[in-house]
Amino acid sequence: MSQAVGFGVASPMKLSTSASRHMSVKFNGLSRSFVCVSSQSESQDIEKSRSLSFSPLDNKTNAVRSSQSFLCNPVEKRGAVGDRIYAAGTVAYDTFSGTAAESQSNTAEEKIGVLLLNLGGPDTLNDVQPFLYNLFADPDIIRLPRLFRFLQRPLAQLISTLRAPKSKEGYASIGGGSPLRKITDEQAESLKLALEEKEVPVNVYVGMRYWYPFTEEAVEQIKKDKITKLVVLPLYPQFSISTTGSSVRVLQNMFREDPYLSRMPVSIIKSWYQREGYIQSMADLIEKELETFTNPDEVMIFFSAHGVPVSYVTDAGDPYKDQMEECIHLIMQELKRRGVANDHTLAYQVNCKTVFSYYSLEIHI
Ligand SMILES: C=CC1=C(C)c2cc3[nH]c(cc4nc(cc5[nH]c(cc1n2)c(C)c5CCC(=O)O)C(CCC(=O)O)=C4C)c(C)c3C=C
Ligand SMILES: [Fe+2]
Repeated sequence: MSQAVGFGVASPMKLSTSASRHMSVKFNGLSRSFVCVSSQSESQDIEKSRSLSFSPLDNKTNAVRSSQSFLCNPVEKRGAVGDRIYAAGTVAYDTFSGTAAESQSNTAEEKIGVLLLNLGGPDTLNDVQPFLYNLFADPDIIRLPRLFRFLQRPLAQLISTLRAPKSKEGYASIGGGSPLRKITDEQAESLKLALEEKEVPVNVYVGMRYWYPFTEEAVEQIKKDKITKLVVLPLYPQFSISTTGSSVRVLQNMFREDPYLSRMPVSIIKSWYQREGYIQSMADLIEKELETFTNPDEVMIFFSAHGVPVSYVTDAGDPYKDQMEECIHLIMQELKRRGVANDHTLAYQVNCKTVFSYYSLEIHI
């Protein structure tokens, strides 16, 4: 059976992990129940002439080691569920300058840092327009042809001003600001404790791309703390140019220019949507949510993903769409293994539809 069901969940309250909720939708006069699962991912710099990209030096671990050119191979190999990306002590490090042999990793006192990357969000309604300005001023979000690059900031000013009222409405409806900072801080604390329990003491930092605490602030703190090795963990399960790609470009620029940072061994975890723990926890969430329905078997599972411009995928090879669909396949496979055989569907949310052509609805019923 194949149907097109049209509703998007364009709430700004997307969490790095994911969230689920119920809804009932009338379709063709029939009322259907849904479990709505929001996943989050990202995109990457589309501009082919630019040198941002990743070289998956270690496909098995899926950790990206930085290289001088920082080239990204968008079509990465993916491990099966259950593959270990890395275990404590086996992280593959390199430096942004490519001089790992001389790096400070040989110092007697090793200090490991973990840098969590996220998008950031406005803390108050007054922050909405400047937050949107930062977002639209990012060439990984709005990509202008080289000749029109000088228009990036004026355009960001214009779009952020036009978009702010609608955006404010959304943030007002979830309490007057983004919950992302609080959630990310809690994740940082939990990660620190979990690693301490495994006798891997680390400092955990949070670096946001478009709002406080900015990635630049986190990097300054990393320097002050004299960290000797760094693991970069983007809190986006799937890789995209506009999310992990953009944040890593910021890091690349900072690290390249700084004598201390350019020699620091760094390991970047490019994506983790296929990790066993993630798939299991998504399946746990869905199972738990299904149990709250009177007739769980009749419920459709609705996956809602962020949209990315079509050109990111078709021209720049953004792996986001493929990774998202593989991720959902793995979650459904896990649910089936547990005896849950519900129908499911996937839709991509559309942000600022007038600016880009986005992947929109994709229905698999
Ligand atoms: C216009 C271009 C945008 C692209 C491309 C885009 C990709 C993208 N975004 C996320 C995750 C999040 N985006 C969030 C907010 C947000 N994103 C855009 C625009 C694009 N996103 C806007 C204009 C906004 C602001 C809210 C709004 O006005 O709709 C958030 C929420 C942050 C928060 O406040 O908590 C997240 C999360 C992904 C994963 C992605 C590409 C895959
Ligand atoms: Fe977004």
